[in-house]
Amino acid sequence: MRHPVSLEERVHDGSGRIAVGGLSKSFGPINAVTDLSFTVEPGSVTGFLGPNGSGKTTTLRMLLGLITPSSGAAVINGVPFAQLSNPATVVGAVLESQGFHPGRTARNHLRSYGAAMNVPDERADQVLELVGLSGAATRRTGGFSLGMHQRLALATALLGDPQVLILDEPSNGLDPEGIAWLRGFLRSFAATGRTVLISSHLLREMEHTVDRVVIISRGRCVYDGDLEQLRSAQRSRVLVEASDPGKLVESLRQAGMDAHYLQDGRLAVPDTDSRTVADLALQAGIALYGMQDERIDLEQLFFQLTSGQYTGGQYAQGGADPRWAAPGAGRQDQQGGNSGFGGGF
Ligand SMILES: Nc1ncnc2c1ncn2[C@@H]1O[C@H](COP(=O)(O)OP(=O)(O)OP(=O)(O)O)[C@@H](O)[C@H]1O
Repeated sequence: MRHPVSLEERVHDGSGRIAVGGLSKSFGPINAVTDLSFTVEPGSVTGFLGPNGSGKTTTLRMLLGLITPSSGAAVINGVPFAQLSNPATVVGAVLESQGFHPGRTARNHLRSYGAAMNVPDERADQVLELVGLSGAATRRTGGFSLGMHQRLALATALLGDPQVLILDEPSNGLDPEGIAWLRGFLRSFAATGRTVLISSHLLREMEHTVDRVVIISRGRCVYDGDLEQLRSAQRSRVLVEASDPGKLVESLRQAGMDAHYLQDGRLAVPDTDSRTVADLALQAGIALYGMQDERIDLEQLFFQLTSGQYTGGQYAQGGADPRWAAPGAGRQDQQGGNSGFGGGF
């Protein structure tokens, strides 16, 4: 489903909605982002996911007016970032690790940024508390850990009490406790009806934080929808070696199940478990020499969608079973554009 940025969406709507329509950006011969369309709704945490180099930062930079799109548009509250009348109160952003003056304390850093936005000095202490850095208010940032830098960057983004939060790989440098804290923070931020867009190359790290995901691969959207829907696409199958595979296929089909041959002569039976297959084989008088349950999880699905190969099972490695190995799964979908789930099952 495509979401071109229509004229109506360009009206300054105040909703905190992000809309990206037909967005493309080339750097010379490199197509970093191609015809990308998606929306990010208020009240939810949306994960913007893709492998390194897939175009996430380029997209966020276009959204924040830092680079100009080659074509298409990205709007927040219905207008391009540059046209927001008071951008700091609408959007807070953290892009990659930003530098801080090492000799300045956390509080003074925030006060100087706040002054530029006409934010009162007290706001510095409020945001320090929000990100759990109150105890480090008077410490110089030069002695901060990477995780503390991340928290201070987030505090800076929160100075204007923005409606929309855009974070590029915010969990880099955070320890597990920091990641859990960030998760809680972002979920409660979104629960107040505000918008969160958060990029990552790791679905696993994001899966308990986000409600919706936009997955990109080589600059194109390969999935845009609910995480739950993506989860429901997780598949399982049984690999079985039978004395009479042809007869087993027949029995399975009579029971309403599908089966196909692997190159080594085994059968792959999707969406079932080994017990069901064993019972059927027994009824049909077919001896079984081996069985293996396989399950493709969310991470493997993500890998597959982003043009990786499913490597969870040895038989997928060599492309022996095209429905699972599906090296072009992401690519096929890329050609079709943003079409919801397009995995290669
Ligand atoms: N200023 C630039 N000049 C030339 N090429 C660029 C520039 N910025 C990005 N690219 C290229 O565009 C592609 C997308 O890069 P981008 O940084 O947007 O990806 P990403 O998904 O954010 O990756 P990462 O997680 O590694 O930052 C890459 O091939 C990158 O080398």
